[in-house]
Amino acid sequence: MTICIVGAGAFGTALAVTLARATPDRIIHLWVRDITAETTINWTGESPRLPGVPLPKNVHVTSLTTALSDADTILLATPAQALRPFLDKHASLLAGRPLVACAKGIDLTTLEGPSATIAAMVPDATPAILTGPSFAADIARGLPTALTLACADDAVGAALQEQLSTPTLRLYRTTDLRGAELGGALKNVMAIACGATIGAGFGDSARAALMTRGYAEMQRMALALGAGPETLAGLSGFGDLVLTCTSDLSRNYRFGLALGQGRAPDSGVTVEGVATADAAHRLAQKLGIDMPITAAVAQLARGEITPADAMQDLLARPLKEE
Ligand SMILES: NC(=O)C1=CN([C@@H]2O[C@H](COP(=O)(O)OP(=O)(O)OC[C@H]3O[C@@H](n4cnc5c(N)ncnc54)[C@H](OP(=O)(O)O)[C@@H]3O)[C@@H](O)[C@H]2O)C=CC1
Ligand SMILES: O=C(CO)COP(=O)(O)O
Repeated sequence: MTICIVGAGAFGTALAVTLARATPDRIIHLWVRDITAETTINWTGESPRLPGVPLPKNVHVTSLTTALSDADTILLATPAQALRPFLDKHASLLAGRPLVACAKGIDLTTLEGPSATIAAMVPDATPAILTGPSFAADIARGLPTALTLACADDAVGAALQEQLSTPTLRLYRTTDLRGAELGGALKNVMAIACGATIGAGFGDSARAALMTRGYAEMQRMALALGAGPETLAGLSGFGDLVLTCTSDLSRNYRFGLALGQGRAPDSGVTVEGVATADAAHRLAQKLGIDMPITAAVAQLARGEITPADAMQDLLARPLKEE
């Protein structure tokens, strides 16, 4: 079984490292989009997006498209908004195989998640999702981690679960693609809200309220889109919400923290929740779903309101049943 990981960012590199360590006699292909990136990583022996993590010898960094066409399984570890352009460009090389999306987000143009994007762009591939609570640095350090592998075809899902689990990375399986990907996408929006709350000095009680009411929003949207009710309670939803809303290691949380503190956020890092807040807000309006925290984060990220305004608006909403 040949595995190719697309994108030598933090997550793609961490996955390559853990898979390569687990199977030292097998080459793991790490695909980058240009020769400059290939040369840089091969020269330094590490990805600039995951500094300090030397690549094992059996990670093969390449920009050759034969790595895509020859792979049995392809993991797509680009940011969510880059997934559709990548598939559009390379669809003919990717047909007929499991395509495992690792991105957490909703496409701004189509308002679809990664699994529907794969189905639309490469119709005869088998879409799967790898998601859940895990920082790339933790995976790369070999710290214990548990993720969700979602695939509508349970036999393919079981094979992927075997293939992608390592001694430190334990995969659980579900057939609920929609629920798994929505949990991963929407928790980033809530992490921005929580970061802003802590940054603005509103306190841990306010964060707990946002996490809980944010979870209610996540469930509302996931159920409206056909997800199973139990999926959001698992690693891909609740698990990742807890991690991302409480850790300084999260880029989404740190983005919110900066906004809350009145600082400019770091512009050089991937913050999926910004685009996803916008996409989820528009999707909620289209479907008639009440998602006030998501709406507030969309406005906050666009600089239209302050964290204090956002909190005031949330507190002033009509009282209701839980
Ligand atoms: N980092 C983490 O801890 C985790 C991240 N994820 C998810 O994984 C996804 C990727 O995140 P992460 O790895 O951290 O992001 P990074 O910003 O670290 O890396 C993104 C990578 O994608 C590459 N890329 C961008 N566009 C394309 C394209 N069109 N074709 C090929 N490659 C492309 C970039 O290449 P270039 O350098 O050339 O721009 C870069 O190497 C996100 O959706 C994130 O939410 C999930 C779990 C954990
Ligand atoms: O998805 C993640 C943890 O599960 C990584 O979170 P950030 O993208 O916010 O860093």
